[in-house]
Amino acid sequence: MSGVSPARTVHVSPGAAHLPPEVLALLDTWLPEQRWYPVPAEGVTHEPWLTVTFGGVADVVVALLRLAGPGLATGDGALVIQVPLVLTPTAEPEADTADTEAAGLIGTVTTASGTATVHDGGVHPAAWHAYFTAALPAACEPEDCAELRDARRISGEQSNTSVVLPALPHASGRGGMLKILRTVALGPHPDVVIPEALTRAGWDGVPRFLGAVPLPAPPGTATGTNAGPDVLAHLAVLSELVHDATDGFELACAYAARGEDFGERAAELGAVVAHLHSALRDALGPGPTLEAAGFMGVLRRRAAEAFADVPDLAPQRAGVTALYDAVSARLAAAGERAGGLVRLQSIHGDLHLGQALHSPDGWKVLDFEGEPQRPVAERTAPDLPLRDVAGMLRSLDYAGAVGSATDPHWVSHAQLAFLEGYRQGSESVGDTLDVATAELLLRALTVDKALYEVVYEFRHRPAWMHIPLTAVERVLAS
Ligand SMILES: Nc1ncnc2c1ncn2[C@@H]1O[C@H](COP(=O)(O)OP(=O)(O)O)[C@@H](O)[C@H]1O
Ligand SMILES: O=P(O)(O)O[C@H]1O[C@H](CO)[C@@H](O[C@H]2O[C@H](CO)[C@@H](O)[C@H](O)[C@H]2O)[C@H](O)[C@H]1O
Repeated sequence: MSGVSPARTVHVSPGAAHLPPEVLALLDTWLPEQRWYPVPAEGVTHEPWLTVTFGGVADVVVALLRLAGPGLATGDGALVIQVPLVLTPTAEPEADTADTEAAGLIGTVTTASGTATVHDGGVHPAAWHAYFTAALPAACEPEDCAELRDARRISGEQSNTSVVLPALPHASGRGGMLKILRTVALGPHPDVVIPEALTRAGWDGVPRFLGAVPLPAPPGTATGTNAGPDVLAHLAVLSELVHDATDGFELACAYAARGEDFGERAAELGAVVAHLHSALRDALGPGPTLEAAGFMGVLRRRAAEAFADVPDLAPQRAGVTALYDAVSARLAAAGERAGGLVRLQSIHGDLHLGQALHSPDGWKVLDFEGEPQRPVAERTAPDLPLRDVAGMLRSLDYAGAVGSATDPHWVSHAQLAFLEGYRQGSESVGDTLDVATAELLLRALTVDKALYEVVYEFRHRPAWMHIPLTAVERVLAS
């Protein structure tokens, strides 16, 4: 794209600037119904924190709202959601119908300055255009924009809002994926920092990073973050579209449903995850040495939270405590023997089959924001690569259950093949754990992940809660 305008500027104002109270009132009822809304809505209120607009774009306004309510952090630690809106002046209020709802109509408001329709920017081309032209220099305006041809939002169980831009040109071809981050955290966003670092290092196991939309600090504030000069956070990320790709979870479920062995695909994926871990270590450097007491403290705290949230977990409490006690003792002994344990490093953090795309160029790994239900500081902290291994083992179990595999060995075979692929693809870095300690830790991390999943299913898909619940029981019994 030569001879085009520079990337669009992003402006930020404090509070609810540009947003009349009538619009905020509409959002109060609409937001809790959205799939990406991050917490149970009961008792939660939405406090305008910042408002974002884009240079030269009159109708797109992005509300950044802090969630306030029982059990939620406040101040700089507050959970912030990003709500892009398209406000269009109109003569007549638009009727709410199934069609208008599908087109993203949130409602119509009448204020002192007139009547306007309020559309969800997540499904609106005017907002998509504003975002991608803030990430990349653009060639055209939304009305005649060739880059927007055939653009569509991905539907489904997403924590964020992703938009396919099949016609977007870039250095190595055509097609982009715009991801509007629904939860905005202060500081550099891992879904920007990690793909950017891996792309810069030339690793091709991630979709190539094309650009990002930063949130500038409001005038007169110090950023206090490392996201770059005057950048408070990230709002969106643009990457290359992986063509002819199949979602890894759908692929594995289809294999399970057909009773077809997934071993070869799982082994390839295991090798890619091993290469991902070396690429992350090379690109971002090694982290500190594992500190066993702190590490196990986090596992125990997460388990306590899961038990508090989901009463059905109560019978597993003693087993989880016993397993974690065994791991603590083992880590203490291993640390004494080896004079220190393994080094932590940057990892994926929420790895499952749905975060891997199978394409003609092999597996591509997506979505580096970590577990959406975890505090940001925890999600981005250096961690054990085994956590990602545990995530994939759990996901293969889900695929067997959702794909109704009739072969009782379908899951264990795929899991063993994944582990073997991972082992073969791993580079020795000198400071590895002994096999028995690594196996015990992997069991603990698998339980930790399954407990997270029980809470996730309890909140979002209660009909699937039995999948991780059974897994907790099974791993503890093994
Ligand atoms: N670069 C890409 N090329 C093709 N498809 C992609 C790309 N990035 C994401 N996807 C698809 O979009 C879905 C959602 O992306 P993801 O980053 O996992 O979002 P979320 O955080 O909302 O789950 C993925 O499961 C995948 O199917
Ligand atoms: O992809 P996200 O970052 O939104 O991750 C969240 O949602 C996932 C489900 O969409 C959830 O994954 C769980 O269900 C998957 C099947 O749908 C399964 O393959 C995973 O193993 C299981 O963890 C993920 O935990 C959650 O963070």
